[in-house]
Amino acid sequence: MHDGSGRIVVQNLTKHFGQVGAVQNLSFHVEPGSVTGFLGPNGAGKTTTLRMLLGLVTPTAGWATINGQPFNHLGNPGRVVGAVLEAQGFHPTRSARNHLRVYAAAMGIPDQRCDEVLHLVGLGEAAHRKAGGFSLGMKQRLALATALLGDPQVLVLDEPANGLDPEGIAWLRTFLRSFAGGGRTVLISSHLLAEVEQTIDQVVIISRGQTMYYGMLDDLRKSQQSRVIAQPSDPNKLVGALQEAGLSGATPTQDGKIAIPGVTVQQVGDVAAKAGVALYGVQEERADLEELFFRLTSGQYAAPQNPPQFGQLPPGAHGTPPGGYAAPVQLPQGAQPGGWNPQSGPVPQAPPPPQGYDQHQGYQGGQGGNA
Ligand SMILES: Nc1ncnc2c1ncn2[C@@H]1O[C@H](COP(=O)(O)OP(=O)(O)OP(=O)(O)O)[C@@H](O)[C@H]1O
Repeated sequence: MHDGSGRIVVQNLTKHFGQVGAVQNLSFHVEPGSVTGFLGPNGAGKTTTLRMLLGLVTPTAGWATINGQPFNHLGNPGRVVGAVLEAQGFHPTRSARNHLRVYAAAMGIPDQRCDEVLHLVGLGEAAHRKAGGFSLGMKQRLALATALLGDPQVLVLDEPANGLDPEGIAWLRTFLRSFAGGGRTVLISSHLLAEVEQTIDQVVIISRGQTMYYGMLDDLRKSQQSRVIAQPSDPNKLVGALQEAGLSGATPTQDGKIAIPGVTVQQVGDVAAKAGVALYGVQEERADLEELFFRLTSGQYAAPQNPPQFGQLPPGAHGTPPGGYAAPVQLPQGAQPGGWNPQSGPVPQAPPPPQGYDQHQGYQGGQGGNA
């Protein structure tokens, strides 16, 4: 029925709604044992991609599989994939426990599992309360409980932190990390990097339906070249000494200090000491990850004809581009998610579409029932 891998593969996925190119040639893998963040600003195409992954929208081109199968071929999908696209749709007068019982019955799951998942998401005490009176954060938790009913191997969550307070976000982080730590697969979307930064290992950043970065979050972090800001007694003398030491690129800052890219505090201190220049202050500065995310995805509404290239980053940006950031689809240097070889070109070798798949008519025939 499926290969049991818990792997998500999205390959050249494309969706047009009339003139709107919602998703354009998107490719990425999500491996078990990791949490992948699917990030982009409002309207970037995140939900459309997740809906295609979950068989709710037919792609214009490309395909997506879970466990090696299109969602609609996954026999009893609720036992493979737990998905939350919207934390809505609860019957307002039905208690949390009864809401879950309806789904459990449909999936052939014993009632006892309902209380288990309510405890898992921290709603044990609210089991008897009506869902209509729940806060947004509680609804998120109840939606997650519903997704967990079938003890799935894969979790797909659209904006799961939406509506959660800081404590709720911290709880979600711990929960998802431990879920993935047990060898399961987690794909979560968000329009805020800061919200999921501490939760995710891998990241797919999209803007206007196209990949802007795909790789490990750590690689994105490391790719931002740091600079050292120094306040010397004699700036000219220090800049000269740095040049002599082969450390070029120093520029004055607006407040009378100098900024030296790609060096360590120790290197600057050593050069200054040797040159007899006093340092009244020296510190390393690294571009903020959120700022880089903003730069990668800005222009969504300014609508340039082509996605931004690094050379077009706004002035003042001192971070260097991550190796893989070259839109539309290119892997970051050193990032090899899903066995992709970053040296092999911008788009990974496309495996053949899953059996029974017709690009224009969707999935035809094949085994397994629909959800
Ligand atoms: N059913 C639809 N019909 C027409 N256009 C659609 C439809 N669904 C989505 N779109 C358009 O596709 C684009 C991507 O929308 P999508 O909801 O996937 O983005 P998103 O990244 O999930 O945004 P958000 O963070 O705001 O939820 C948007 O321009 C949206 O207006």
